[in-house]
Amino acid sequence: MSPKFQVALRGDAILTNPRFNKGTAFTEQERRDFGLTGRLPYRVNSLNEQCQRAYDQLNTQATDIQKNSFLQSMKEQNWVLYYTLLLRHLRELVPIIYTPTEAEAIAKYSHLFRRSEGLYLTFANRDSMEDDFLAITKGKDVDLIVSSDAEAILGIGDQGVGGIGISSAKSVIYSLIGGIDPSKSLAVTLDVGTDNKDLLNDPLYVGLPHERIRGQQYDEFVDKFVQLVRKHFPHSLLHFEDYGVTNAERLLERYRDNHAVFNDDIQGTGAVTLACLMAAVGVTKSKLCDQRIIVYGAGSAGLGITKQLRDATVTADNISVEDANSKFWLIDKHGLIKDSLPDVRDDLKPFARKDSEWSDLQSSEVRLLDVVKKIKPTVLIGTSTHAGGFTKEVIEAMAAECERPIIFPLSNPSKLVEVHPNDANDWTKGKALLATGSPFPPAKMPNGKDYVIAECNNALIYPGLGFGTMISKSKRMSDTMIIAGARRLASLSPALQDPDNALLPDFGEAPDVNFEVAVAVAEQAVEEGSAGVDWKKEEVREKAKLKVWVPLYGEFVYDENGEK
Ligand SMILES: NC(=O)c1ccc[n+]([C@@H]2O[C@H](COP(=O)([O-])OP(=O)(O)OC[C@H]3O[C@@H](n4cnc5c(N)ncnc54)[C@H](O)[C@@H]3O)[C@@H](O)[C@H]2O)c1
Ligand SMILES: O=C(O)C[C@H](O)C(=O)O
Ligand SMILES: [Mn+2]
Repeated sequence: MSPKFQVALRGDAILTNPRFNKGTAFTEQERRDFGLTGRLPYRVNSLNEQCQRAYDQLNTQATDIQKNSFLQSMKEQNWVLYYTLLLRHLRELVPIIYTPTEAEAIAKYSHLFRRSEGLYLTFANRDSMEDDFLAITKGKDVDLIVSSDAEAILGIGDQGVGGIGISSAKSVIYSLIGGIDPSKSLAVTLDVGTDNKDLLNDPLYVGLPHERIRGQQYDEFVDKFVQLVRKHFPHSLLHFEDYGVTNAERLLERYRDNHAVFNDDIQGTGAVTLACLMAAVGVTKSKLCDQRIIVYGAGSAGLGITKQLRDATVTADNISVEDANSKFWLIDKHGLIKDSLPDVRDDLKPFARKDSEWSDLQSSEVRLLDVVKKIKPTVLIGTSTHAGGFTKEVIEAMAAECERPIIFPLSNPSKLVEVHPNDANDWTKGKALLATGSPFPPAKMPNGKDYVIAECNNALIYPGLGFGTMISKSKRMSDTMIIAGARRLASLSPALQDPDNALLPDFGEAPDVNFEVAVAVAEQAVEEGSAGVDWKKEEVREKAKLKVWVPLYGEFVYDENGEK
């Protein structure tokens, strides 16, 4: 049975509203009631027919970026059709609307621009921030706000106002995969200028043409935004995406005790990587505390992963934090993070290695290959944006000392991957347990079988973490809620059935997988007392089912007091 809605929009107003527009699927009765008879061609189409037509049209687009633009305009026209089409072709179309193609769309934002979307909060207009915020949100029931200041978009750096594209794409994924009603989410860009010279020199650049605002002025601007969110939508989830490394962790720590805030690059990436590693150590029949882990690229994602793996090791294997810290070797642009390295960020210091361990080396900078040779890692994770950083020499050196090397080159988009999974597979003679951040085709094992490359992208978990937090009306997303989500994801790993299978479920199953994650998160929230709902743990699954948004045409009745 389709849901019934009282709607207060007529004529062009309903046809141009993507939430209510059904295009040729408006019934004869609705056409009469909403003043559409002369505004639509005669035949009434089913959603199936509309999907078929839209898919045919999509396939006339020659390139992925053209497909991305086509789908963007479809989203502006008709949400039910847009989301249904995406769901029916999930594996094929997620890479078009998300990583990797969205990276290109963001980089070309000012040139591809057709229509505004979401909320642009610009530093130059800071005095009218509350009015600008309310102009878009007033009267709306906003449960989710996805924000980006675009300083570190995927691996492509500062993209200024184009950052609205990542906030939008992440919001779409929340609805597509996480079951969140798109009318209850808001994509926001905080345009504080850009240090990207190409954008500043581009006469068509549509963002604030000013270098990035930093320091106290930046903090005040972000704080003004966060306080508006807290004031007007105290129960919402506030998602931070692709903030720069000097701000991401700081902002998360500043706000996470007072509001349900979530940093995807730190926490989402940490959680999905933890799940993937749990699956891998299941295959190698070892424990988390048995691993020697190199994290290459000690930025937001690298440190988020390190802390998540460290915390899980402490809990799962009952060892001290110091012991768990000693399992990690972090490498950044100037080599291994060690005590004598100048300007090491405070948050990296607990993981800095002792200089005395490396005194036998000539150079003061300790490179990846040196570390691999000396420590004989079992796990190699890439979050560096350094394409090809895991060279043949590095991978072979690792494989020489490790029966099943666990190698996760996670940098996005695809072209920035630290090692192509085919190469990692070949250079380890099919022994490596692999996962990447963007989708890749399967590699060939020496026995001729396909080895499916797990997509270790935070999108496999963040929609569930968010949905679980939202439906349980939790005032914060605790570390224990995140670990519960990661454990549930790990328990769904196909490699548990057969070690030659992928480490994580296929992205095509992402909606079901994220539902399971959400249930685990909400159960944990109920159990630990973080939840704002009065549910019993056993009821969570049934309650959660009722909250999932699915793209369906409702039955509309005109009512001047109805929704608009
Ligand atoms: N798979 C996922 O779900 C996922 C999630 C988040 C981020 N990522 C990817 O991880 C990468 C990093 O993202 P981030 O948000 O942490 O960015 P970031 O800018 O915070 O971190 C990148 C770090 O890598 C370091 N680096 C750069 N070149 C290096 C080199 N040659 N050797 C070693 N270190 C080097 C930088 O100094 C920086 O500290 C991006 O490509 C991003 O797309 C993937
Ligand atoms: O956006 C993605 O694809 C994952 C991640 O958040 C990233 O920044 O790369
Ligand atoms: Mn990101």
